[in-house]
Amino acid sequence: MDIEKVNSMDFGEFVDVFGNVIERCPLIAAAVWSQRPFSDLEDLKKHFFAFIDALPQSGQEGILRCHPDLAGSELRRGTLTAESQREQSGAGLTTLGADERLRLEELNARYRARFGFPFVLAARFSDRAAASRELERRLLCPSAQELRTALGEVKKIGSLRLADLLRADPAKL
Ligand SMILES: NC(=O)N[C@H]1NC(=O)NC1=O
Repeated sequence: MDIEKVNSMDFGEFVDVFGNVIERCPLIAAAVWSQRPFSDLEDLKKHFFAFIDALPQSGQEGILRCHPDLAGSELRRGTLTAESQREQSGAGLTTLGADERLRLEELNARYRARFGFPFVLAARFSDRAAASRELERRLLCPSAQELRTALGEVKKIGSLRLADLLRADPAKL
């Protein structure tokens, strides 16, 4: 898909296509549509991220809370979004042994209790062992720093999803 195609989309089509660039936050795609035309993919990505950056902290935490846990109950129930399912599956999180799953569940619960939002990590840049290690490391970080780190991961996930949609090299996004 090229940028002319993106710019020609009506509101409904744009939200259908880009509504899950930020997990379960179609409102962001709805707001970005108003900023068209976009000069290129980089410009499109900047609008998604600028929306996130402009939110008050409550809105930024709300975005994080729209993310399902890694290897959590939604994965077991089969209610993940298609994108999240692919990402978690690619990182090996859909085939954890019982011990690994329980360990991750316990760490996820501790993280949520400490920060008030779920642990978010771009699973496609990780694997099951690295995800647990990173969770343990980030559990010890100060809250303000952790919010920034988590939003950075949301942006990495969004960049990869945009790259998929536009079949672009993620390094250029
Ligand atoms: N909690 C969390 O990080 N969830 C996600 N990460 C990712 O790559 N896809 C997700 O759904």
